[in-house]
Amino acid sequence: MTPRPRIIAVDGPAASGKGTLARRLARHFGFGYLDTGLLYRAVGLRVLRAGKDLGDEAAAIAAAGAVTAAELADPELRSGPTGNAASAVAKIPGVRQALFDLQRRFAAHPTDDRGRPLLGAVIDGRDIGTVICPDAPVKLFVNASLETRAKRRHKELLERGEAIIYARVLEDIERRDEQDRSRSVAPMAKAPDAFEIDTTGLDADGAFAAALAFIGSRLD
Ligand SMILES: Nc1ncnc2c1ncn2[C@@H]1O[C@H](COP(=O)(O)OP(=O)(O)OP(=O)(O)O)[C@@H](O)[C@H]1O
Ligand SMILES: Nc1ccn([C@@H]2O[C@H](COP(=O)(O)O)[C@@H](O)[C@H]2O)c(=O)n1
Repeated sequence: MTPRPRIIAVDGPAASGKGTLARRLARHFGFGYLDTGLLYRAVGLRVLRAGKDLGDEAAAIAAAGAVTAAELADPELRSGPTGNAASAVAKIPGVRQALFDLQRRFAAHPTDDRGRPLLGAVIDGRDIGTVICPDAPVKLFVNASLETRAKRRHKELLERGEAIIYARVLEDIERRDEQDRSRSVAPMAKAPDAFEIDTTGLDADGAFAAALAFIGSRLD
């Protein structure tokens, strides 16, 4: 019998460092990695590019049904406006439903970027430990203060060439946090059995060490 894939679920708010940590854990364990935020960003970007309103549920659901793995490499997905668009479409239940199977399939049959099967997966997002993989043996909730997250994201966007002021980034993140926390379907939440890592005073190495110490033998 094929063993069940070993799953590390990583949740947390925007720019908390969960993607940085999740990618490093995936490399360390030789697991597949899925950034589920990119799926919502791809839906938001499709809606924007089609010239539709982000509140147009039918357009957003159709976009979610059409998302392909190939488009997740589009650098525009990482832009500030796309992040805001992602949060707007992520509250539409039909969008979440349309992306659910894809995420569950990856968790059940993780692969590398060439489609070769792997023994485990690291999946990051907002509802991985609570909705997508509630039975994951390892759940992490990565957090950091609002100001720390806004500073990190501001630096990242400036490096991407976006002309944006710090106050605007802070405002966007605060609004996105609130929207993600308060939506009626699959709100961002720390699963009761998740281990919280506050990266406010931790660099990437410190966050990785804290995660490894928690994981211990939980994946054996
Ligand atoms: N522990 C850390 N200390 C300092 N900077 C960090 C740390 N972790 C990540 N960063 C930096 O902060 C920025 C955001 O990190 P990352 O993309 O991992 O966050 P995220 O939670 O995945 O964000 P999002 O959900 O919006 O994609 C990046 O520029 C990254 O290099
Ligand atoms: N599992 C998830 C992942 C993401 N979202 C929504 O997408 C937005 C963008 O996510 P990033 O991780 O790339 O910042 C985010 O603000 C959420 O609205 C989600 O709902 N569920």
